[in-house]
Amino acid sequence: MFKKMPGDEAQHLVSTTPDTAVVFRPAVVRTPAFVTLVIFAWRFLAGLVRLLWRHPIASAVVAVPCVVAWLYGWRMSLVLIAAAVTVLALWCSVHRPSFLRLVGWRLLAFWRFVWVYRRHWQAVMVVSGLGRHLRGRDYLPHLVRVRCTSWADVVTVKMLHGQAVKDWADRIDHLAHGFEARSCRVSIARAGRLVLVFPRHDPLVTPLPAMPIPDEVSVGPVMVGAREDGSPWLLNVHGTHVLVAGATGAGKGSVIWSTIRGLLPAVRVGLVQIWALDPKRMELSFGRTLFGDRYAATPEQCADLLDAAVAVMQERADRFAGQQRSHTPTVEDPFVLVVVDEVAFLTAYQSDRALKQRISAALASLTTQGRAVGVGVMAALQDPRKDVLTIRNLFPDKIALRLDESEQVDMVLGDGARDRGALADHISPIPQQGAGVGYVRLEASPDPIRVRAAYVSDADIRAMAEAVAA
Ligand SMILES: Nc1ncnc2c1ncn2[C@@H]1O[C@H](COP(=O)(O)OP(=O)(O)OP(=O)(O)O)[C@@H](O)[C@H]1O
Repeated sequence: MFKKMPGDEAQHLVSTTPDTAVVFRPAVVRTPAFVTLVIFAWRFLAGLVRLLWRHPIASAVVAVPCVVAWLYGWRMSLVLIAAAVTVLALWCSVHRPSFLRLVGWRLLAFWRFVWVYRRHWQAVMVVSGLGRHLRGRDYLPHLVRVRCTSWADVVTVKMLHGQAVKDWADRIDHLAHGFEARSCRVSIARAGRLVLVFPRHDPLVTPLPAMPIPDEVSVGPVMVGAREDGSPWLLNVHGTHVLVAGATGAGKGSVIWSTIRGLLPAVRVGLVQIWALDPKRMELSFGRTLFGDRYAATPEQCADLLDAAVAVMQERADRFAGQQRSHTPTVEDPFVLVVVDEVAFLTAYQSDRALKQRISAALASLTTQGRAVGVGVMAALQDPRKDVLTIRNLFPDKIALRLDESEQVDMVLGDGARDRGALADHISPIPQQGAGVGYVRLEASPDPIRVRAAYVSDADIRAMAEAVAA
């Protein structure tokens, strides 16, 4: 898209460099009026067809009453409007989801396309540096489409030729504030096209109660909370290792306990064993009866328990060698989930060097060889720096809850995650609003997803322990 300079303005334009006698004056060819008129008429027609094609419902809402008023008078038009409003109100009250899907969100999208995005597009693009002004022409990225969901505007954009995704990812603040949103997330739709997500409100602002204990016996994926789009947040634990990073009070406990809760039916029938390492003695000790004798608190006990898990892993590896390449949980060979609360206590902050080395070696063995033989690790930690947990890259799945510094986001979720909108350092420190909220990046997709873990209360944990004991 570009804006031409008016001819008269260009005629007086003089391009020269100081201290030289050379003066360039552009030649202006006067276009006949009828050519200009044809061009404007063509543009108007093309715009009209595009509008009807893209926004048929919104166009009909405006056009039909006008046509009826013109043909049959304004009274008839008013009757028609009243009838349509009554039908729509009835539809909305009888079946709200279908009304919103087919009418509501489309009307809102049209309104926001015109009023928010189209109106501010040029200013935001130019000020943020995403548009270019070259030789008297404004080159702007093309606003292709706006779609509305229950919580966000999804805006499709055609980048300028030569632009990179990073150019947009570096300007998410400009885009968010320019279009009056709290944040902006960038993902690639296809070559040259981006999808920008602007949340209109935060669907995760209220805490979620503990998920119901599933009826079905399963080793996962387990439902640990909700995703921003309202779908369940399912977390894989079997066949992977999970690292949960978050500052103190970020709600790491809720991710751990929601996972254990989802696995409870499988624990009850012996298809899953939870081995708990609780060096802080605060989190996992509460449901201690769930773990039986597979619970460790002191560093020595933790080292012993980790060595025992390595022994199970090696024994299975010897047995499975040449027989099977993946693990299917059975009562004889259950899935072992080693849960470590605040892993840094056992690694970086451990003063006994021999113990520290033993623990680090065991954790490294489990995270490199455990997943194929049914031994998984779920570790929580506050500080995600490399010198605190040298093996953090051995965890395929990572969850970033509230973090203190912006640099920590990429340390947990990988390069570029924060630029793409994983603002884990902006999560509210108020527990009601921010505890359990975080971002996940799945192995299959580079785009971070915002999630909230359900809160498993002390009473829920007590009930879980009783359910397993029964
Ligand atoms: N998912 C959640 N939803 C709402 N509130 C939560 C959630 N998780 C935790 N909270 C609240 O936040 C407080 C801190 O949570 P929690 O102890 O799990 O954080 P943490 O990350 O484990 O902190 P620390 O590292 O200090 O142990 C809890 O006491 C609880 O009131």
